[in-house]
Amino acid sequence: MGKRSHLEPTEQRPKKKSKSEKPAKASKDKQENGDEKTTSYSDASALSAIPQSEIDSFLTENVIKISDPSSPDASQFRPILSFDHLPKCDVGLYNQLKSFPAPTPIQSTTWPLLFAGRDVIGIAETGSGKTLGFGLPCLKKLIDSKSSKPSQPKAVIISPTRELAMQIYDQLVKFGHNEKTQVTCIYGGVGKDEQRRALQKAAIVVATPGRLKDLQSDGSIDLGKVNYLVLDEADRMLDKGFEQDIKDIVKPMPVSRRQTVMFTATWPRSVRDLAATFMKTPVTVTIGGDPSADPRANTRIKQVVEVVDGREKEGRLVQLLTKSQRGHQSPEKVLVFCLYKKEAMRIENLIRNKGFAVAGIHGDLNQSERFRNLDAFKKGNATVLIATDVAARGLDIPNVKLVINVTFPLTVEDYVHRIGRTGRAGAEGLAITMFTETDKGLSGGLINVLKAAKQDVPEDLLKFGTTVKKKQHDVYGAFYKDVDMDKTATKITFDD
Ligand SMILES: Nc1ncnc2c1ncn2[C@@H]1O[C@H](COP(=O)(O)OP(=O)(O)OP(=O)(O)O)[C@@H](O)[C@H]1O
Repeated sequence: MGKRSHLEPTEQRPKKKSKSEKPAKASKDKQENGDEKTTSYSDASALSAIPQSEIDSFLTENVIKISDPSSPDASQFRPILSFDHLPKCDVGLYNQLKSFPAPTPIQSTTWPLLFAGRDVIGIAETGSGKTLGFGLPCLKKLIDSKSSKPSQPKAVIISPTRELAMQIYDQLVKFGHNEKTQVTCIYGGVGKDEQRRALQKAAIVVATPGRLKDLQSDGSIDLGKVNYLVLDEADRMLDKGFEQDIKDIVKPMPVSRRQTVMFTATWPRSVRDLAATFMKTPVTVTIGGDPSADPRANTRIKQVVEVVDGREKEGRLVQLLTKSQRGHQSPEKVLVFCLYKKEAMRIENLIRNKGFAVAGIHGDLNQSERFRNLDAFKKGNATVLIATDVAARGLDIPNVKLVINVTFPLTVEDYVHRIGRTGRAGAEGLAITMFTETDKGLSGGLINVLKAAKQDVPEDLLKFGTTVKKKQHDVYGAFYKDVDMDKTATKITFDD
C-alpha cells in the first residue's frame, strides 16, 4: 500500500486561507475557577506564507492522518514545520529546542492543536518525540496563564512507571524557567513527606497513578485547578490495571474544565471507547498510517524472530551477548527482556556468571536499586540490562543498539514498545526475538507487525498460524507477572 495522507491533496479540500483571512481556530473559554481552558492560537506569519502544496507534501510524506469530529476541515491547523513557526512565548521556553533540527511529525501536527486548547490523542512510533509533543504546550500554557505563582497544580502528567515519570520530569525541568512552571515528580516506593513538601509549590505534577491517588486521598494534593491532563502511554493507563485509579484521580477535574491529552505508540481498539469518556471532542492525530491497523513498529528497527525450543534460549542468549560484547573496545548496549521477575533474576545471574557487565530492572528491586541499575546502564557502566516489561515503555536510553526478547511479552503491543527502546530519534536498531511454541497464540499478531514493517517472516513462525486473536490478554499490556515460573499464582502488579 502506498503512502497516503488522510488530508487529501489540495484539489480535494478547500485551500488553506492566509492568516489575514482566517486565524487558526481557538476559542477562549472561561472556567469556573477563572482560568482559561483554551488559549488563542493562530499560525505564525512565516507558517501562513508556506504554500499549501508544501504542507500537503509534509502530510503525505509522513503519512499523517488527522481526525477532528468537530470539523472535517482539519487543515485549519497547519503543522508547525520549523521551530521558527512556534507562537511567541514570554520566557526563553524554546531555547532548549536548538539542539534539534526541526519538530518531529507528531510535534509538528499536535502542537497547533494543543496550543489552541484542543483535546488530542497522538499516536506515533516509539522514539518519535512524543514527550515534548505534550510537554511543550503544557509549559507554554502555564507561562501564558494570567495567574502568577500557582497555589495548586495546574497540570498533571500521568505515566505508568516510576522511571518513565522521572524521565518526563527530567525533560520538563530542562525547559522550565520560572515558578509558573515548577515541576515535581511523585511515585511510589519512596517516602511521601518530601513529595508532600514539593507539591506545595508545584505547577506541574508528573506522577504514577497509585501514589498520586494516595496523596489525593489523604488530602496532600488538590487537583481541582488542573486544566491540562496528560495520560502518557495512554493505552496502558486505560487498561484494567490502572483504569479505576485514573477515574478516581480525574474526578475533581471535570472534562469540560480541562484539556485532556493522550499519547502513545499503540492504540488498541479495546481502549478507544473508554478513552472517549475522558475527552471532549478529541482530535486524533496518527503518524504513519491508520490507527485501526495492527500495532506498528518503528520501521528503522530491524526485527529478527528466531523460533526456538524453550531449552535453547539461555544458550542462544549467551551466544548473542558474546557476539555483541566480546572483542569490542566499547561494547554496545543491549537490553534483554524477560516476562517474569524470577526469570529476569535467573538470567541476570547467569549473564553475570559468564562475566558480562550486567544490571537488572524489575519489580522485586527496591526503588533506589531500580534507579541505580538503570543509571548504570544509561552511563554504560553496565552494558547489558536484564529487564521485565517495567522497562518496556517510554524509556529513552541513549544508544541501545540491540533489544533481545528472551521471552515474548503478553501482547504484541508490548512487543512493539519493548523493541522501541532501540532505533530512537531517527537512529537504527536491531531486535532479536526468541519465539517458542508456548507463544504461538501471538504468532498472528506478530506476523502482522513484521509484515507492516516490511520485515522477514520466518517460515517456522508462519507454521504457528496467522490468525489474530481478538482478545489477547485479560490485562492488556501487563508489565510483568508477579509470579513464580511454576505459575502457582497469577497476581499482576503495576507501579504505584
Ligand atoms: N524535534 C526533535 N528532533 C530530534 N530529536 C528529538 C526531537 N524531539 C525529541 N527528540 C528526542 O527524541 C528522543 C525520543 O523522544 P521521546 O522519548 O519523547 O519519544 P517517544 O515518542 O515518547 O517514545 P516512546 O513511544 O518510546 O515513549 C529523545 O531523546 C528526545 O530528546
